Amino acid sequence: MKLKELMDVLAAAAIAGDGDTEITGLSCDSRQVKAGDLFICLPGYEKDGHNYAAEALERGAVALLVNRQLDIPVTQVVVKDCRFALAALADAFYQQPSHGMTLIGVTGTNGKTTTTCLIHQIMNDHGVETGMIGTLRMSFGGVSYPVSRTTPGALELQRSLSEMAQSGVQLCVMEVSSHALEQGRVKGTDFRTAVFTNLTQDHLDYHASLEQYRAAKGLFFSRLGNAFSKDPKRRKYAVMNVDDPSSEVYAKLTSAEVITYGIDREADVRAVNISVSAQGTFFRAETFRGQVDVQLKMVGRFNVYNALAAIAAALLEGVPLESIAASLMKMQGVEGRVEPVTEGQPFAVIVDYAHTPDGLDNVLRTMKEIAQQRILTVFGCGGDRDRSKRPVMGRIAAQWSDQIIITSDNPRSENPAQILQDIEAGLKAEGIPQERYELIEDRRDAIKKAIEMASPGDVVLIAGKGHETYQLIRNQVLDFDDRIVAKEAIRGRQL
Ligand SMILES: CC(=O)N[C@H]1[C@@H](OP(=O)(O)OP(=O)(O)OC[C@H]2O[C@@H](n3ccc(=O)[nH]c3=O)[C@H](O)[C@@H]2O)O[C@H](CO)[C@@H](O)[C@@H]1O[C@H](C)C(=O)N[C@@H](C)C(=O)N[C@H](CCC(=O)O)C(=O)O
Ligand SMILES: Nc1ncnc2c1ncn2[C@@H]1O[C@H](COP(=O)(O)OP(=O)(O)OP(=O)(O)O)[C@@H](O)[C@H]1O
Ligand SMILES: N[C@H](CCC[C@H](N)C(=O)O)C(=O)O
Ligand SMILES: [Mg+2]
Repeated sequence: MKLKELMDVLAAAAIAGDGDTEITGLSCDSRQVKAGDLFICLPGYEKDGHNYAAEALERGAVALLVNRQLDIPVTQVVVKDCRFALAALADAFYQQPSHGMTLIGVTGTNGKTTTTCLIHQIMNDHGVETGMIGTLRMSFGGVSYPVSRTTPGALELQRSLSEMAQSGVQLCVMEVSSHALEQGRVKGTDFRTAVFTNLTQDHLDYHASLEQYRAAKGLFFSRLGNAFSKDPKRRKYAVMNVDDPSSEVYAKLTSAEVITYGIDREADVRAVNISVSAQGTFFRAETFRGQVDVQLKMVGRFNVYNALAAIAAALLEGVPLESIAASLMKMQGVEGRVEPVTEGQPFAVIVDYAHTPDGLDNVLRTMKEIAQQRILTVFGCGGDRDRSKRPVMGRIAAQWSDQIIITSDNPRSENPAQILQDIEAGLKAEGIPQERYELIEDRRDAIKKAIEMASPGDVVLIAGKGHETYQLIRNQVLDFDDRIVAKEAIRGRQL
């Protein structure tokens, strides 16, 4: 494609040089440039892509997209906003893949992965060729691909959607993080349905305040587009958790039709008669398409919310309520989310991905419902992430647990001992006595200790890392899987 044809989508872009330059690819990372690429220079949070222009040209880039003209003899396109240009060009280069399929996005602090997996299962069972993008993986056509982030960058996203479209995917369900919204990773992507799970504290390292975090997620709903179309395929839906106060704010921002779900308040899709046990969770769903009883294998009242969101999104795709219920009932659960570790021991060991105050509160309330005896909690907090959530999570752990072992999550570049102390501050502030908690920096030792302490009927909750198979300590990526470590500890104890 000629550069000037590609630039058709940007009204105010100025080409300095040869507009007939042939562009065969796009890249915004000099380390991945291929011959014939247009290199898009992004001013980032850590680096400035303009500083890598020369390297990109050495690797074969034939033109640059910049926000200030560089003193390099090569064709350059000057724009005001390189991130906007990236999203628009990626969409155009890959021929608007989101327009040719149905796209459902899920945003919120907690429950995105779970809800996404539920929708994926329901749609596939219904015979719709469905792709998925999220924290766990990207998958389509029966193949899974590893991912490095919850929501890919604009370029990777449009490329992936284009591959999906070519392989016959009809619907894609994906997680949309607040970082992605803020950075325009999904800008211009044509979503049919935007699902909101909940908004509670997280990522206050990245967003300046909870208000700004709320606003970032609001972008998903304000950008959703117009609900009013004679063509049912072009209508837009915002599926909102009516029990979360942010829904009211988002409902005002969107021109999509709002479909509500919830437990405590009147809703289009509402759960009644909820009962939670160690074996699963029962509820009756009352919906705008009738009622149905659902027995989930997944444990926890919060999973009722995830299931309701999935029911609403699937009903909007025309899936019959009975089929939705059948799919939900056969779901074994999502890896690393309230996942039991069983090695024949007389106490429960649960691995869960709770890494926010609200996530931890929810999973611990669930543990309270299923524990016959004590709750022993092992958890930590990630480094280079929201520091203000650490003491709050300490307090929440103490509220519900009999015994706590504070340990490392992914310390990243931070001093692990300091993170443990930040969590401990929350316990000290509550006057929690020393006998109820200890600090064990090494996560393996911490898990081992909790399992050695457990008695019949107890629950050991290992929170924060869920499905992760690594631990990030300083600049090292170490093999680490809570489920494997827990199994080893149980076997060690039985010997
Ligand atoms: C804060 C943040 O989200 N940063 C992301 C962002 O970085 P950035 O745009 O600031 O990039 P940068 O590193 O400053 O570099 C600027 C530009 O120079 C380029 N560059 C850089 C170095 C080089 O040698 N050559 C080169 O061309 C880069 O490719 C980039 O285009 O774009 C990069 C690539 O496009 C991402 O890798 C990076 O994610 C970082 C690693 C990250 O940790 N992000 C997390 C916080 C994140 O996004 N998390 C959410 C989930 C949150 C949730 O739980 O809800 C997610 O969606 O995964
Ligand atoms: N609807 C919910 N409300 C509150 N907590 C939840 C909910 N669903 C899941 N959780 C808790 O949050 C944890 C993470 O769930 P999940 O992976 O589905 O969320 P996520 O939003 O995808 O997280 P991430 O932002 O890391 O991608 C779970 O392990 C559970 O402890
Ligand atoms: N998507 C979340 C995941 C956190 C998982 C936790 N194990 C950690 O490393 O902090 C984040 O990047 O903040
Ligand atoms: Mg996720």
